[in-house]
Amino acid sequence: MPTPEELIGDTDVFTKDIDNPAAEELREMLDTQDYVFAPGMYHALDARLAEMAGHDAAYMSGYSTVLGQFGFPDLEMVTMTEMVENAKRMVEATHLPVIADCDTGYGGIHNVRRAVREYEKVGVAAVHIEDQVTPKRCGHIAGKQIVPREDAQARFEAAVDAKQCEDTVIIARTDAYGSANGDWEEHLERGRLYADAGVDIVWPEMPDPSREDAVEYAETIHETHPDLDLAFNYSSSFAWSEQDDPLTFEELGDLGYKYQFITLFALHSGAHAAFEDMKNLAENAEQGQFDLEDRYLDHETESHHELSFVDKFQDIEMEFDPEARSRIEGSEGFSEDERDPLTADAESDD
Ligand SMILES: O=CC(=O)O
Repeated sequence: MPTPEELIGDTDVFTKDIDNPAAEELREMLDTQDYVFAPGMYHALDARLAEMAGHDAAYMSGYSTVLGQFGFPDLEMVTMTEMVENAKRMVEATHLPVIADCDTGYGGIHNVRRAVREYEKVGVAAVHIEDQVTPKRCGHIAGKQIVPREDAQARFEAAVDAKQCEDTVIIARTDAYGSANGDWEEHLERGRLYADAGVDIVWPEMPDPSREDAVEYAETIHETHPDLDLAFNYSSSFAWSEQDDPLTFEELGDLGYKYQFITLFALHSGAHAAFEDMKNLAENAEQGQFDLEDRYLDHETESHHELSFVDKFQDIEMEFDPEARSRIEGSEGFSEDERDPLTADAESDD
């Protein structure tokens, strides 16, 4: 009987060469566009809505996921498996490349490597990993701390080496500036170090919406690493609209921030809308539903049946189940003949 060593030989059995078409698409966009933008979100339907609305990509934000799916703060209380499961649902719901939050990689070197591979297996195009200690915290919650440089370097080298597809994009985030044990110089030095470790994009997390910092970081790091792509967190922790002269996406793209995102965009959009509508419903009974309908009837999001592609599922049912057609045609409800939204005349032609 062969020994385990003979069976495995030089190959790492846990690694397979896999294709990552979403990563290929993301790379193509990064190469050809001034910048790639993705709204932050936490669930499958939002990923589909982002695609309908014409976005480049969908960003599975960690904070959005832990708050939206679990009601937690962003303190690394959600496991790698739970994060990957959420990413899988988003990837399956859209054609857009999904960029996913991989926090600190969830432990030591082996955990980081496994996390990269698990995300790749569900079709995620890119992951971002940060240099905070585990458990991490949102970059804008006081008390964050970074691991020593050598540990961070090892984390990123291991992540790059673990990839099962060359195309998978690794984004290294440094939290040095604004942490309990880092500063601006460390922020820059770590960006250089992580670029040298082979990551594709460096994300310098900023403690505030300062234009000066964004400009200075990009200009300084490009002196030593002129072709390095940067990521910019147009963070939901800041009130951009209250700035006198807020940074623009275009300006950031010109500075080399090729991947830009708003962490909790969909969460704030949804939370605001849902709260206002629920309050109206609580105060005004059925009028709350009438008011909501005023907004969504005749809108792209009108029909939950259309958003969930019921007609396609009914087609499949009719292909494989000989009884399905007569059952569907002989009953009430959304059918292939009544593809129009909820407001359409319910009578079918035949
Ligand atoms: O790190 C970013 C986020 O959690 O949204």
